[in-house]
Amino acid sequence: MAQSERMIDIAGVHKTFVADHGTVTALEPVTITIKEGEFISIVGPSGCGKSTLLRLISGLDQATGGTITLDTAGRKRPVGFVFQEPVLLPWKTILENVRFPLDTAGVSRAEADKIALDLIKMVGLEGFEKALPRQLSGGMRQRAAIARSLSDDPPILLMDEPFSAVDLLTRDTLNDELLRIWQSTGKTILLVTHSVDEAAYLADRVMVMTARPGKLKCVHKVDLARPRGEDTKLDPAYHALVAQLRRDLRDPHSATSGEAH
Ligand SMILES: Nc1ncnc2c1ncn2[C@@H]1O[C@H](COP(=O)(O)OP(=O)(O)OP(=O)(O)O)[C@@H](O)[C@H]1O
Repeated sequence: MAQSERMIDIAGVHKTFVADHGTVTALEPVTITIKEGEFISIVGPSGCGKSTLLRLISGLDQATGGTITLDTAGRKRPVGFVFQEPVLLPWKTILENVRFPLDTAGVSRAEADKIALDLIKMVGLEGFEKALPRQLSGGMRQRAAIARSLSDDPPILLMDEPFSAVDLLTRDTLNDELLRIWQSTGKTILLVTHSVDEAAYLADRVMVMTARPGKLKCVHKVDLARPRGEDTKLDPAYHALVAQLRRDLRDPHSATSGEAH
């Protein structure tokens, strides 16, 4: 089947919150189209509306204006969400946690076990099926959360700073594993991160947001060969992009070579 050119179509989407102290513009109108199978990183200063944008795409929140169209016809759950802190049920084993969305969707026990065991293997947690979340490290819990978010096979995966709570070495490993998972599943991924290195290393395109009220400043296409790996980190083009992203974030008015929006 042909890949959708407009898997996620965001047109003039903005969000204002009404709080006790008045209204807060969390996001000024954002327009962007994301293709099926694309890996998009989103960077921007704290409070610029990155999480808000993910929540709007997921349907957890409603936009104040504009439209978000997902080309996921017929999919019961079009979007999986991975949060900064892995959200796992502490009294359930890793297998039960990963299987949980399938259990609630009424999938048979045998089928759910098969899917969950395959995913546990894919995220490198084989042997920990019967462990409880508290018996795993932070990085391992996040792997389990990723497996769970994939268990009912959503075509879109939204990830909100998924690796910010783990040490740098683990983060590098998880980045490589995420790329492997992305390549083998063909998911469309949007990942919010505070790390410009991570953003450039992972993505096909990087969305740069400006400080409050959040706006999409520019989008950089990442022309680095795949599969990515240690060689990528030695590539001058990678370093040039990381430096450009840093400039973009430091100076909201800096000139940029990315596509303007
Ligand atoms: N439920 C809410 N009610 C009121 N204001 C909110 C709510 N959620 C977010 N905001 C405000 O909207 C703005 C954007 O918040 P958001 O969490 O999307 O930013 P962010 O870029 O993800 O930040 P960070 O990088 O610190 O996680 C902030 O000013 C925040 O205070």
